[in-house]
Amino acid sequence: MTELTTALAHPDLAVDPATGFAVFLDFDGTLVDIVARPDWVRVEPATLDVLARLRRRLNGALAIVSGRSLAVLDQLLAPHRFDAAGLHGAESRIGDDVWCGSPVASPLRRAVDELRRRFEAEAGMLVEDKGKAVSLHWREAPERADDAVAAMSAIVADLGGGYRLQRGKAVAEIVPAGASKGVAISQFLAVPPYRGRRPVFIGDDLTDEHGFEVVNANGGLTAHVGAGPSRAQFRLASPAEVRAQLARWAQGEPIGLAPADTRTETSHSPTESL
Ligand SMILES: O=P(O)(O)OC[C@H]1O[C@H](O[C@H]2O[C@H](CO)[C@@H](O)[C@H](O)[C@H]2O)[C@H](O)[C@@H](O)[C@@H]1O
Repeated sequence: MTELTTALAHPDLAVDPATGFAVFLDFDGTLVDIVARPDWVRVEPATLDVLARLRRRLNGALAIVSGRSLAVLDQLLAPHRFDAAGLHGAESRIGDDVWCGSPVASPLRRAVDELRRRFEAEAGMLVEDKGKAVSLHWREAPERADDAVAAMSAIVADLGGGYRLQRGKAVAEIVPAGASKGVAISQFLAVPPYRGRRPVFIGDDLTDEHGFEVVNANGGLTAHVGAGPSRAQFRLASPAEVRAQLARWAQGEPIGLAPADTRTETSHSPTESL
């Protein structure tokens, strides 16, 4: 009682309510704008600064949850090294504890070779080899979308039960079957500094729906970036709006999302056409 009275009398000693939250952020299309090629993405120094300050305010409970690998996230977010789940949850890191899942399997290597043989010479097509996952991009060849999805589906079927297809924005990806952003966020929420906190997750794509489901089920806050159906409770218009929201939280504004952001179609389920 004495401690509480002291804290109320001296606001500097009061616990920041932000420490009751854990913030999870998707990367492409959420923190940074979508661009023509994955390797063209750059993170503004101001965004890095906001992330670092928000992490400090949350006493460390901030993680990037991405389809990118941890290694690529570290390059893009340098000089910082954030907690992160990479490859749609196939690998993750909290502090110095790294979990890399199963080793790179040779059948996937053969799949990468096949994709390169079939698509790499085609204008606008891009094979992104991520080690334990592979993406086939058609952002600059939209007319090839159906063929690309058909080829990726056939390859996943040939690989057997160890892999699944993850659709995304102008991309189809082959990822380890057990990996998802929902599983990754659940794992984070089981350990410090995330354990016991109310999760917040912001994302823009189909892969993020797994995360929205888990965060909604844990009484958290979810926001979908951009238009379209989603299981998320709120909407933010663009990555620029996400960055502005994060900047306000980093400056000390209460963590939360304004009613003005509320979606009108909260119960809609996303489809593969997103
Ligand atoms: O989960 P995320 O962090 O959102 O990562 C999802 C995929 O993002 C990247 O591809 C997407 O962004 C590219 C750059 O803007 C864009 O060119 C592409 O069309 C998008 O699909 C990344 O290349 C993938 O590895 C991630 O899985």
